Amino acid sequence: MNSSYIMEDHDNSTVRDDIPLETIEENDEGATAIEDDISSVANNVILAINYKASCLGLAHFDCSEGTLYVVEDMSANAALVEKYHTNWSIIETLIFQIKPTIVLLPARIEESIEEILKAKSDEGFRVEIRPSNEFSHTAAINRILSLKLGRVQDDLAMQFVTPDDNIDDMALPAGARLASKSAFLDLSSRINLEKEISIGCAGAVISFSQKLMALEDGLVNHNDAPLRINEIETFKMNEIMFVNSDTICSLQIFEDESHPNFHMHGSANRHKEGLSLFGILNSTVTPFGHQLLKSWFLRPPLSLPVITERHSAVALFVRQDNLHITYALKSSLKKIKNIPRLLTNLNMGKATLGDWKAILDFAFGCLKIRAAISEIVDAHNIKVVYEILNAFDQIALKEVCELISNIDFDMSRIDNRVVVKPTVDQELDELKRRFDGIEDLLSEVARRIAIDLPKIYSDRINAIYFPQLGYLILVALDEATGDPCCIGEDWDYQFRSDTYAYFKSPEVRELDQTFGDMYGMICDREIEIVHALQVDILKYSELLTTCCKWTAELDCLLSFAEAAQLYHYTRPIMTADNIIEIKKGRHPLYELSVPSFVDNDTYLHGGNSEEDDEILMEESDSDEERGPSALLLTGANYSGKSVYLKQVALITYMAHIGSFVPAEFAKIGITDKILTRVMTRETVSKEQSAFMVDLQQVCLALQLCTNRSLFIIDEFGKGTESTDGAGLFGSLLEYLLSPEFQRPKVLASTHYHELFENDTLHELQGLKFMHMQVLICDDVPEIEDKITYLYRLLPGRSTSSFGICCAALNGVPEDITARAEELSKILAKGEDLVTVCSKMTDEEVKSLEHAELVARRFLKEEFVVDFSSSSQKKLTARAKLKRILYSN
Ligand SMILES: Nc1ncnc2c1ncn2[C@@H]1O[C@H](COP(=O)(O)OP(=O)(O)OP(=O)(O)O)[C@@H](O)[C@H]1O
Repeated sequence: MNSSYIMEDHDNSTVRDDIPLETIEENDEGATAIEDDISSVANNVILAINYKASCLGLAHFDCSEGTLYVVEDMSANAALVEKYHTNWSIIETLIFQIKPTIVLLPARIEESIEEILKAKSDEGFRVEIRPSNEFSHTAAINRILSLKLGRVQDDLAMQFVTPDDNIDDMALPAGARLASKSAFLDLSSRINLEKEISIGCAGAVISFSQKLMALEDGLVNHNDAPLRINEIETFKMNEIMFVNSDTICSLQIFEDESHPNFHMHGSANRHKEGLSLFGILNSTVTPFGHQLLKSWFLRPPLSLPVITERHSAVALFVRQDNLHITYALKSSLKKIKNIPRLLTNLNMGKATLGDWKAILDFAFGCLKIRAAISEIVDAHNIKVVYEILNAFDQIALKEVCELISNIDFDMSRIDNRVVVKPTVDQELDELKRRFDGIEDLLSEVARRIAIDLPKIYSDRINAIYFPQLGYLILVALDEATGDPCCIGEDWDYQFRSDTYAYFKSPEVRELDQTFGDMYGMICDREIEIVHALQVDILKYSELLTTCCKWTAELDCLLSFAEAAQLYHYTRPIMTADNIIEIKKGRHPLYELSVPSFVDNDTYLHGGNSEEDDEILMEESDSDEERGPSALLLTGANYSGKSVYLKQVALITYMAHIGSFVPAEFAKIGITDKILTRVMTRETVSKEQSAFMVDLQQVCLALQLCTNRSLFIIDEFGKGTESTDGAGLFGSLLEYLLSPEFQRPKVLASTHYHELFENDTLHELQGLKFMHMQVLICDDVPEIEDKITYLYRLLPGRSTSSFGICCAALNGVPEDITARAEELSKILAKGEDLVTVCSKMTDEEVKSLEHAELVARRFLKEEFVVDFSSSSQKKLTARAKLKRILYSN
């Protein structure tokens, strides 16, 4: 006789499904292999834009990140806004830098803005027109105050609130947390809450994201939806370097320049990033690290302390005596998951077993990171180290680990639900103890029932337990009749399977009453425990979010350190001087793709603005002492001009994002914009010619250029007649170097050698000619062997582009290159190509003379045609013609 309780057999529906289930697998490193799939709301980046009275306001929120960014209104410099307004470059650039998925506009916005944005919506976002009152100040302030801002804890918040801040006078919504109030005051110290249009935009973003959340959660009242905004940050446009899509594209910063997708992260997507700057500098392992690094790339800071801080951290991590710690940190970072998403799941009671494991791994990873960081040598004053040591509260993190360790992950995987470990809860332990003894109890019940039955039935009867159904007698069915082989008195039939019938007997009813649905009780108790655990863990939300933020920053810095080590980069010196000084600079991408890369130096000194002069408090050097503000490169085709221009821009850019640079030495002055006229962008979707696009790029650059900008001009003017092109290029250089203009740093290349023939450009102050060295050998039979590229930048200018050699090198047929040489020589002699080309060759002259002779003979000949005459006569006419044509 067997007695059992059926656990293996039970239908999943009998298990309580209040706790969502997920099986998790351990990967090699013990980290959970849970997909970091971000739910649909988290996939959104919401950007609100408003434009009133020549003033542009913006706020944006990346739903997967938790930080609401308020961009300070662009009204301080009305002229600048006007400039931006003319071509909407600012909005375009912000859209490029922020990568929104939804753009909110108030219903009352200028139609032109709406139209421009709608026309651009193929760039991965949709435009939503919202009621204008969603952009109102009052509504926005209330919305901000109702946020659960986590940056400042309530008790700490008191320190932020000065006695003069009469918070109570503010129309605060009931329940506004003190932390929110202090964050609000903090915000008001940074931007003018009364006036800023951006605040209204922030309100619109909060309201809209709440609606999205409500939709996702199926809530009717969107005010009930939880908000994921836990921090507000402000930034000013003049605090970040201007890099637009042209720059990103020409410098190959992202492989997919137009849409570097913020939401793709993790190693699975890394292979998609081919040879691009991001591709080689990014070795982040955490989702937020990946995202943060992209934002560092898209919004390079201009603050000297922020940049040098990053450089100092990278320098620390590449130190030989810290390398073992750097590796340990990297390995611990692999356990760091998307904590805000996990916490949201927890908050909404949707946490899966995988989520619990991920939070445990996270807390454990943070403890390991803190331990490793504390061993780092010479880490004084390194912000990320300081913040990690301070913010990663070991006791609290251990507490989180201990709390989550109450979950029995092995059993949970087997049982397909969240199971709590023994000794965590007495009541649960008691229930489980009794439940474990059930087998003996059931055997005893079955044995007692069988006593009253004929012996042949005794081993065909059993007692079992079904979760939710309770205790049952099970009787084997007779194979012949299909009926239960016996039924006791007072037994109530319940149901049957193919082989058994199930009954309730008085004995099992008694068990039902005494022990109840034990499995259900165990599950209920475990749900209660897990719920309490959830509440306990959520108390650490702020800690975990802060840890996540710093781990992301650490991830980015370690990524830079890894690249610096791998590619032998050096630390740039950042300076307030407006210079770019590079020794033995290399192009970070080309140096990886050519067998031997030739390094080159650079020295550029942009003009000083009045402000600079005041800051420097000294007489600025004269232009001549200062060095050139513009380098003009000439040289053969294929000699490395473009690579050099981009290399200087990339080194400047890399220094600003906080990376080390490919050079032996680099001193980089803060550069507010990198503007480029390098690549002619695709014009398929625009009704514009390639030349028009080039002109627009130059126009925009001229509008935006300041003395602090770097402007790269690669062969401007080549899209039109060469004389016009040369003229345009020459006058552009003159304009950029004119005393009225503030002297941006300019690097230009050209093939318009004729521009220098009468030394006009030589006279320009601040312009220096450079050329790319090539060796020319005329005594070789093959054109392609004539030229050897040395890729060395030398002062002075080149007089030829050696385009024909380059054509031959690239496989253009000899007939064409030979003729090209002839034509080129004619042109070089200053002869008129049309006249020269109209001269006939000897052969042509001969053939023409012959034709003339034939014509004359023909005219002299008498042809009398008599149709009645014999065929003999016709033959004679034919013979005459033959003679005319063929005799000499
Ligand atoms: N410093 C360098 N060291 C080694 N190889 C280089 C270097 N610079 C350029 N090259 C090689 O030369 C090739 C051509 O360079 P680049 O496109 O810069 O020439 P260019 O002078 O701008 O040509 P064009 O005038 O025809 O546009 C590159 O693709 C690269 O392979």
